[in-house]
Amino acid sequence: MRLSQVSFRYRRRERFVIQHADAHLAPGDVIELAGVNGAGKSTLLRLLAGLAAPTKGTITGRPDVVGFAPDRFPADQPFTVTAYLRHMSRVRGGARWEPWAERLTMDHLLAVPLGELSKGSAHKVGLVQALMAEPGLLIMDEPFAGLDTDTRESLPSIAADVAARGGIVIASDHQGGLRALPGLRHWTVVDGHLKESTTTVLQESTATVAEAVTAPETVTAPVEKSGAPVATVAVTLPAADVARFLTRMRDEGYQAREIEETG
Ligand SMILES: Nc1ncnc2c1ncn2[C@@H]1O[C@H](COP(=O)(O)OP(=O)(O)OP(=O)(O)O)[C@@H](O)[C@H]1O
Repeated sequence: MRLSQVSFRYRRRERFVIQHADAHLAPGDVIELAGVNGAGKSTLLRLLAGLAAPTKGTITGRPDVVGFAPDRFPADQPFTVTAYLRHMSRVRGGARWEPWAERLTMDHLLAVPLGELSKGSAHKVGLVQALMAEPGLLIMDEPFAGLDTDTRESLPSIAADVAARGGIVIASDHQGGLRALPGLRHWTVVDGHLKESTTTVLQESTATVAEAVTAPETVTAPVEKSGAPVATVAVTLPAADVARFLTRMRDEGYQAREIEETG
């Protein structure tokens, strides 16, 4: 899936909330999206989901099945949790929601009307409806907000499972809830611009390989943008030097594709 020079504004003559976003998302990617309040995270997620269309630029290669768990799940519908999930299952062609409800420990919520759910419980319902269709693209807006500890702890493994099936997972998150996942990509929206960064750990020379491995890539490598031929080079170096090497390499504008710890 690719974003090419995506810009978005809500109304003509208003400012662009997202500006010139370029990104490539590959099957199996898990992406953490950060940014201050009002930076444009939800807007970017809605663009990725196809719920809003770019004002300029294009989004191509979106997987056929998109699961979207919004930050404010509409809890004012006159259904119980079960009735709602059954309805969504029919909409999704008979998708099985029960295993997800079990995994998110929702038994005690099934008979509760949506309007009576706490924020965290409503969010779980939103997650189940997003997960049930086995999405090729799973988008979660602030999924950790208000969640109970058990569900918080199970969310990274759920994200990892979706990614292991070849799905793309992207979650806006202030709380670093997915940080434990190897290969996690980090996006930030700053002043409407999408940036990919390494973990803060990488800024420190004391970073271990395991820590470095959690942030191996950069979205907008100049070599890709220029359209010039590219080459991939494998480099072997002492594990203790990885973080410093990556920092220097990125400063030069090059892109890390893969990091593997050997021996
Ligand atoms: N429907 C809308 N119409 C007009 N402006 C909007 C709309 N939704 C969001 N905005 C504006 O777009 C900007 C980005 O909002 P967005 O909700 O995408 O940010 P965010 O990073 O998700 O913020 P938060 O963390 O507070 O949810 C904000 O200035 C917001 O006021």
